[in-house]
Amino acid sequence: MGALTAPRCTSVWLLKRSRQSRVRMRLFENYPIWLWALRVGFHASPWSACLSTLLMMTLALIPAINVLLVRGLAERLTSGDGNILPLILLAGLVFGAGGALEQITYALSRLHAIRLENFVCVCFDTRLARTDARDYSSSGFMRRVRNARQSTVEGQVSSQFQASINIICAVITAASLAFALWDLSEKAALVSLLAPVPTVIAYAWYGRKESHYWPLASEEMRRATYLTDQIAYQRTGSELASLDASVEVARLSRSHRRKHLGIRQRLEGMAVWADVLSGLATILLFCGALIFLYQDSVHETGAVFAGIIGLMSGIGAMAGIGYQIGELVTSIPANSHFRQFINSGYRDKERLRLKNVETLRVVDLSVHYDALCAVNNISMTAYRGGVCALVGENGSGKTSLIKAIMNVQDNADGSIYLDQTRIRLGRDNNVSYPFAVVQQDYGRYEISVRELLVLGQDHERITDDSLWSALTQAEAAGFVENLPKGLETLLGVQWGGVDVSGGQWQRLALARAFLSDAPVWFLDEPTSAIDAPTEQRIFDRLAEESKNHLIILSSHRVSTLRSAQQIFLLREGNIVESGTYSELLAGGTEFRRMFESQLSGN
Ligand SMILES: Nc1ncnc2c1ncn2[C@@H]1O[C@H](COP(=O)(O)OP(=O)(O)OP(=O)(O)O)[C@@H](O)[C@H]1O
Repeated sequence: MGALTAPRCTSVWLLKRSRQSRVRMRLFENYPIWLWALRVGFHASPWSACLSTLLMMTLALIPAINVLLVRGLAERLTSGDGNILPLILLAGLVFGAGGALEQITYALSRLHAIRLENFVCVCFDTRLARTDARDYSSSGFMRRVRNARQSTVEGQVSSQFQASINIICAVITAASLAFALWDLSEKAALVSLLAPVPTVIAYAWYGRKESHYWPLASEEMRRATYLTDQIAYQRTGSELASLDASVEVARLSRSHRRKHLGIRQRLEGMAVWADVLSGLATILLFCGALIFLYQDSVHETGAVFAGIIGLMSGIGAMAGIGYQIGELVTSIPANSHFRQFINSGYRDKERLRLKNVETLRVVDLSVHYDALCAVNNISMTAYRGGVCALVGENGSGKTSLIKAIMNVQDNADGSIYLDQTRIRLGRDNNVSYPFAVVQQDYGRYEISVRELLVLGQDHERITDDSLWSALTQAEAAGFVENLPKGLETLLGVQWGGVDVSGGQWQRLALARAFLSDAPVWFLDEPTSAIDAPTEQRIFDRLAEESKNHLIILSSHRVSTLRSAQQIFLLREGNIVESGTYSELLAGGTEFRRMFESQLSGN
């Protein structure tokens, strides 16, 4: 079996509308970001995007229509043409319907923004769901995730979509107004066409500043939000409150917010200057257009009025262009990070189908964290039929070794053999095999008991009987029976559910392992929060299960090692002793020295 290399992905499969229907969408990697936002906006909800854009473009033509209507009316009135009723009716319709059309357009745009924001969140979740476990150990990857998330949290894609459409509409307004004024005064038409230019120049300058300062500001904001979350979330919040440390955490959060505020204020100051200068230049241009209009059409009073009305409504229609350019520019950094993340390659894993594994052989396995060698060229073999235990002091490399064997450790090198099947470890190898795991820092997911237990399981195989049997093996059936809604009880008080004790959370994590039919189980200190008598019963069951599954566990408690078939003692990433429990208890061993106090206490 050859190692699989992941090609750089330029597209991503996105979940759309239902689980069954998947749509492939290219998220234009090389396009300007505003064009990309438009593409995503039209893809996310074509009908609301098309309808709201069409209405906005219609509104953008109103200043030019005003010029033509007023001029037509004036001409007919001065020439004494009696048939002006159709023009008056049309003018009434345009002036009267304008307000209502604006309201409808606004409502449709809001609806589209909601749909687009939802779509963006689904894209983000879908890409995250395809992330390899190894990527989570990279700080660079986690930074990319946080940056991309900013875009979803702040609805930046929909802001950019809306701003792009508004700017296009402002250009339509300027162009159509110039067209309508052309007959009256060519100079006035040209000058009105130039009206948006100062704003564009000012915000191009502001955009450069924004993209420089944005990463600094958002990093400060994320750190502040992280700290606020610690006092807002139940588990960390209650710990900090009981430590009387919430004030300190709030102070740290406030200091990051202050730095964020400082950067934002500086940016907003620049935006104000951009607004003032471009606003002054725009006023001068419109005044120039009015003067040219007056000079060129001095003998046509109606034409002058038509031009003035057109220019006034043009100013109104283009007044927000500075703000819109600001919105567009502001959202560029967040959306660039988002697009980069969504388009970044993910590794599709080849999943081996293994029913039984008799031996798991580790050959020359190393794990490095930069300069630190956490696991140093270890070779060992674990067998089915008895638990294989890894012991050692804190930091000796047990967790790193287990994660490397699971092939979820990015910086691992070496091979493992599941019977005869070789898996080459390391970044380029995208092979996974079925295993159950209870991690040292297992997740306390605040979902229902049933949802928690079936995470990562083959749902079709799971029945209520199998759930209760797994709960019984993990000594969790008793307390789950007593929960208000049994298996359907929502865990954690955050969403109005029921909180359970630390040991009970761990029993639920263990029940998930007992539910699994995977041939290999990894249990990293699986009973660290469980009381001694219960722990003993669980280990008796694990010893029984080791006949059907190859079990590798790590532990700090000597009482859990008695039933182990093999024990490997690690120190500084090396196996320094191995043997059975009784062999390692022989005098003079490091194992004996390490567990001396526990042994004398027993
Ligand atoms: N993500 C990481 N980045 C840098 N160093 C790490 C990382 N994870 C672990 N280490 C280091 O690798 C070494 C081995 O850590 P590991 O977690 O494997 O030890 P352990 O034996 O499982 O410890 P414990 O008994 O406390 O769980 C330690 O020195 C640790 O500081």
